[in-house]
Amino acid sequence: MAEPMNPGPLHEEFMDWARENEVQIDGIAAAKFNGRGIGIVAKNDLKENERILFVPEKMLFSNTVFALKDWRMTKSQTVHGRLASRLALTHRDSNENNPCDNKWTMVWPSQQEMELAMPICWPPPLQEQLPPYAKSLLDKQKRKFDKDLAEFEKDAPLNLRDVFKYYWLVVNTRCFYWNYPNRKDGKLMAKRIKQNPDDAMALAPFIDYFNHADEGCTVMATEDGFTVNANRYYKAGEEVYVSYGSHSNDFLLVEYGFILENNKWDETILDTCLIPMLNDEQKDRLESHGFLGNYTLDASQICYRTQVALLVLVLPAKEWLSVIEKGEDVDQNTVKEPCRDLLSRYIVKIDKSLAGLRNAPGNQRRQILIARWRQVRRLATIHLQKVEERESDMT
Ligand SMILES: C[S@@+](CC[C@H](N)C(=O)[O-])C[C@H]1O[C@@H](n2cnc3c(N)ncnc32)[C@H](O)[C@@H]1O
Repeated sequence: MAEPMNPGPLHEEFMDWARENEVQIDGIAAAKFNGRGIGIVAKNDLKENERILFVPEKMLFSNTVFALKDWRMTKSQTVHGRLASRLALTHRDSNENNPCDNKWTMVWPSQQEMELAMPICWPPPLQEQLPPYAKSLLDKQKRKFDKDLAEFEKDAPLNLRDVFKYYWLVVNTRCFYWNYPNRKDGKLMAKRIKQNPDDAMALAPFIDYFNHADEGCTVMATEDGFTVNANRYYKAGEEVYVSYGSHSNDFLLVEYGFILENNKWDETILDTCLIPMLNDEQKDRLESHGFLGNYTLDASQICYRTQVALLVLVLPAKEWLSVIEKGEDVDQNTVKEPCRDLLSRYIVKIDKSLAGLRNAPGNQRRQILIARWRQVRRLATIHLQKVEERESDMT
């Protein structure tokens, strides 16, 4: 494990500022980690459940902090868009209008770092080389961004487009779930009742330094603010992570610009391979029973939906229906051949994508794409081997 590095004076100034504003930082500090930017390190041994951070509600940057009408924002703008708009309109503004003190904004990644890491900023030919599920997540993200940008530009100078995009990504990668938590008197805030779950977000100083792992500390929101407790014992010098959620690497890549080497939540979607193997009648049959699409593969299993779709390829309609209606397990020997066919086709596609990346531009971005495709290949290979072992067991 590489030693964490001192993050530098800007980060120390930010920590002093946070402490002066009642952010309580106990037994942890910011540190620089190779390949992960800034993260959090245990300064001393930490006990399981020990409180390591508290950020008071007054320090959060959320939708409640400013009045819409004062900030040339429309009601139809999402909370994500509003936070990004407000930051873009006060970009590097040192006066009191700036909702996030400069001591805080100065420690965020630069625009250039963001553009390098986030697929939404990559040139279209590289975006086309994302695995299909990541590509579909990116398309969804682009639609959200375009809508927020259009709202922003109704009343903002056009030359702020890039700045808006940068802050939109800052909000995307650094916000935590904030849903106007229950008040002590048991009443829900009126705002929470009206809120769309996608809009439940706030930026919080210092919590936004935590990097993600598939298991990590949880961030608890109460009406007082955010609290982070250690999820396990940490030895002094270890990186302390939080979990951003049970996310696959496709999701992490598109939403946060990185992938994990070991991710127990990782999975891949087989739709682009499996759906073309079906004829129209088989697709209709699957659709009418709610089984068309979203065929996933993780390290331990091929999901039931996939097995049902493979079964449609080999069983007559009546027998297939009987299995589905009884909710029976799919007999693995029955689907062995189509499963092998599916996985082999998938591996051919993956290898083609990997070959296409050999000459792709942009070293860092190309490396992450290659690493991601290799992970997908590993998932497919694990299952192809299992199918083949099943075959040799039978002979
Ligand atoms: C909430 S911020 C964490 C602080 C951030 N590392 C920084 O330098 O300010 C989220 C961003 O950190 C990076 N990140 C988080 N977890 C990571 C990990 N396990 N590996 C690599 N990068 C990670 C990604 O760039 C992500 O968009």
